[in-house]
Amino acid sequence: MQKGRGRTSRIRRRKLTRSSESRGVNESHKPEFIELKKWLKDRNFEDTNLIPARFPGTGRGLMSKKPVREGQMIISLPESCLLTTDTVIRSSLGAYITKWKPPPSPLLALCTFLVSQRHAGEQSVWKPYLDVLPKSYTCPVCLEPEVANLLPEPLKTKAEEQRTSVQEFFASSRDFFSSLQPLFEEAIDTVFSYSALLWAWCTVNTRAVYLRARRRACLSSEPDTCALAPYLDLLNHSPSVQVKAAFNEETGCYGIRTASSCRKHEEVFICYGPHDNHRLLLEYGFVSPCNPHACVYVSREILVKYLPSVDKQMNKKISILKEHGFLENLTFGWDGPSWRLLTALKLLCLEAEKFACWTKVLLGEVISDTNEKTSLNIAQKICYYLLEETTAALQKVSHMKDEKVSLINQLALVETLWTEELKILKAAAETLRSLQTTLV
Ligand SMILES: C[S@@+](CC[C@H](N)C(=O)[O-])C[C@H]1O[C@@H](n2cnc3c(N)ncnc32)[C@H](O)[C@@H]1O
Repeated sequence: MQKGRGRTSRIRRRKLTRSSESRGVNESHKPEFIELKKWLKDRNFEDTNLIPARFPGTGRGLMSKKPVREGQMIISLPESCLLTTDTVIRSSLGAYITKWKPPPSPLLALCTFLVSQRHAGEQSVWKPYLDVLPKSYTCPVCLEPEVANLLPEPLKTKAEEQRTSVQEFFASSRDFFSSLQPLFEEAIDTVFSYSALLWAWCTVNTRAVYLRARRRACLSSEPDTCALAPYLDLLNHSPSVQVKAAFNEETGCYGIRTASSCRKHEEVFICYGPHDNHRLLLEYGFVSPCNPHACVYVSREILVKYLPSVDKQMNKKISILKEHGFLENLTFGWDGPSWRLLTALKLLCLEAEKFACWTKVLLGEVISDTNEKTSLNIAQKICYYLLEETTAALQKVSHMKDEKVSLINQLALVETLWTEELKILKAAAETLRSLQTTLV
């Protein structure tokens, strides 16, 4: 047999290609990671089998040195390594927080600590952690307005809300920041600038783990559930793994146990939650290709776009949908229109003489063949319309990439989101085509 033509070598070649595509480049030799490891070791962190690496698809993350078994604890971080509101209260900021009325929120306490520690530079005991934190973020609040403007609805609206909320957070915190002036030589406005607070806000929002702290009188009553977990927060997200994360009171460690195995030298993932791509972009600043939870949202305007123009019951139908929460979260997914979208369409297409059956429609009962066919037909028209819109949006992004080279990274992110939406709509259109042939 000729060398390299057999089944074994084919399998070997396939494995090699697969692993070289996803293989990370080890970054554990980088000075910032050596320092971070030392810092963690001083706080009783026991080294894991995970090393920092850069991966082609996901960027910086953690790679396994050895195979990871199902059910294995992948990382366990002693409490002394965690940055919580306790850490903040114990610091020099504590006295100022305790004095300030109304009490600052737990989020403000964490952000203030991050900004002041970053400002302290070499003097900060948290320096090794701060040095590995991203310098900038890609959550919508950080996107240039002209890039954010290219986001699909309703993400664009949420992005605007996020920007307003961070701006208000900054505006409402300025008096508190002023009270900290005695701690700094520089003018407080230069230390606690909008960009410094934005960086801290994104750090907490994209990296914190969920850890409930006891209520403290010196902080406001908003939930105190965020903790920063150095090193552990290098783990990237995959929608297809399952993990259990919890603080163990006995060991005094915050640990992550995985339910998914992983081969040696592969990226180890955790799951941030069953989030669609809009939520991943909004909260974490990235998009997950082939995300099973990804979907394309259908706005109210598009929902009614292809309905018969004369329907005396239309206003009543819309009110029923509104009352029962059927005008929100109407989507197309990889397997076609969602149940909610189809149900809303079935109600909107309901024949005049069948109107009395509207409750049955909302409960998922089949009313008539005509109703089934018409609603599928409209779903298909909406799907084709969205396919055209998505293609146009992609062209717009592509033109802008040529014109605004400085925004290329932000535009690439938006492009990935639209590309995923295009894939979903194509899959949904295919499903609708086959559903219609079965109904004929
Ligand atoms: C908890 S951190 C994970 C470590 C991060 N990659 C780093 O270099 O510090 C979360 C951030 O990682 C990035 N991220 C996580 N999962 C990702 C993925 N599957 N693909 C691309 N970026 C991802 C996003 O920027 C997200 O805000």
